[in-house]
Amino acid sequence: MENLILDGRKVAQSIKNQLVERVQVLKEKGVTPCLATILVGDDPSSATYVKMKGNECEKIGIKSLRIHLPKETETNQLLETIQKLNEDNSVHGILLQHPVPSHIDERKAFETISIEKDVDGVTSYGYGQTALGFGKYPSCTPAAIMSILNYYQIPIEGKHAVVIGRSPILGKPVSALLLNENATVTTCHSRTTNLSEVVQLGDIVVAAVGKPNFIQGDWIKKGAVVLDAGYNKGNIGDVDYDACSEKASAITPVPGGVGPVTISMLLKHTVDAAEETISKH
Ligand SMILES: Nc1nc(=O)c2c([nH]1)NC[C@@H]1CN(c3ccc(C(=O)N[C@@H](CCC(=O)O)C(=O)O)cc3)C=[N+]21
Repeated sequence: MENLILDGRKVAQSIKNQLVERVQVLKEKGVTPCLATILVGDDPSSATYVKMKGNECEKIGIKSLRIHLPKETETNQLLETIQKLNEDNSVHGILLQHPVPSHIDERKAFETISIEKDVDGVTSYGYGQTALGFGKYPSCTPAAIMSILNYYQIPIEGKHAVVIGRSPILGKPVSALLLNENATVTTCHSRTTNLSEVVQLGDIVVAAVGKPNFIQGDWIKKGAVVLDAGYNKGNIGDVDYDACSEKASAITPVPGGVGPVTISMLLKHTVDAAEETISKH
C-alpha cells in the first residue's frame, strides 16, 4: 500500500520560513520577540528539549531567555519567578517545561502564567479558550498535529479521530482541536477497555500515551492516518512504526515527525504574542 511519511521537519521549516519575515518587521518597530523558558532540575531529556527550543528561537531572531532553577526549588520560588516574567514587558512568551520535580505544584505554577504570555496553552483559561474554539495559543504539540494535517491537506471533517491519552497539554487539547474541526472524537486512556478495538475505528489516530512502541500494527485500520506524539527516552515514539506504517495511509516518524513542528508552533505563538503587544498600543 502506498504510504505517505508525514515529514515534520519539512512542515516545521515552512512555518519557520514564514516567521523570519515577521520577526524582521517586529524588530524594525523596535520589538524583539522573546521567549522565556523555565527548566527546573536536571532531567537530561528535559534539558535537551529546552535547549532545542532556545536554539530554534535564536535561529530565527527570537530572543531566548533561559532560566534554570535547581531541583530543590519550592513552589513559591517558582511562582515568584513566573510573576517576574509576567511583569517583564520585554518577555512575550513563557514556557515552563513539564514535568517539574514532584514536590512542586505544577498546576499552580502553570496557572500563574498570564494568559497573554501562555504561548504553550498550559493554563486552564487557555485550555478553556482552545476547547471553546477561540483560543489564541493551543498547546504546542496539539497545534503541531493540526498543522501537519493541514500541511498535507488531510481531511478532518466527519472522520473518526481516536486520541490515546488525556493529559492536560496533549490528549485533552488535541481532542478538542479535532472536535472543533468536526471530527468525531474518541479519547482513550489507561482505563479504556478493549483499547485495540476502539483504535481500529480511527480514521485518524493520535498516540499520546508515553509508552514506547505501544500502538500495535493490528490495531490500525487500513488507510488510517497515524500521528505519533510520543517522546520516550531514546527518541522512541508511542507507535510501533514498522508494523503501523504497513497499515496506515500516512504516518509521522519519530524523530522527524510531531517534535520539530511542536517547536515551530512555540516560535509562532511567541511571534504572535509579540505582535499582540504592538497592536495593543
Ligand atoms: N510545557 C511543555 N511544553 C511542551 O511542549 C513540552 C513539555 N513541556 N515537556 C516535554 C514535551 C516534549 N516536547 C518535545 C518537543 C520537541 C521534540 C523534538 O523536536 N524531538 C526531535 C528529536 C529530538 C532530538 O533530536 O533529540 C524529533 O522528534 O525529531 C521532542 C519533544 C515538548 N514538550
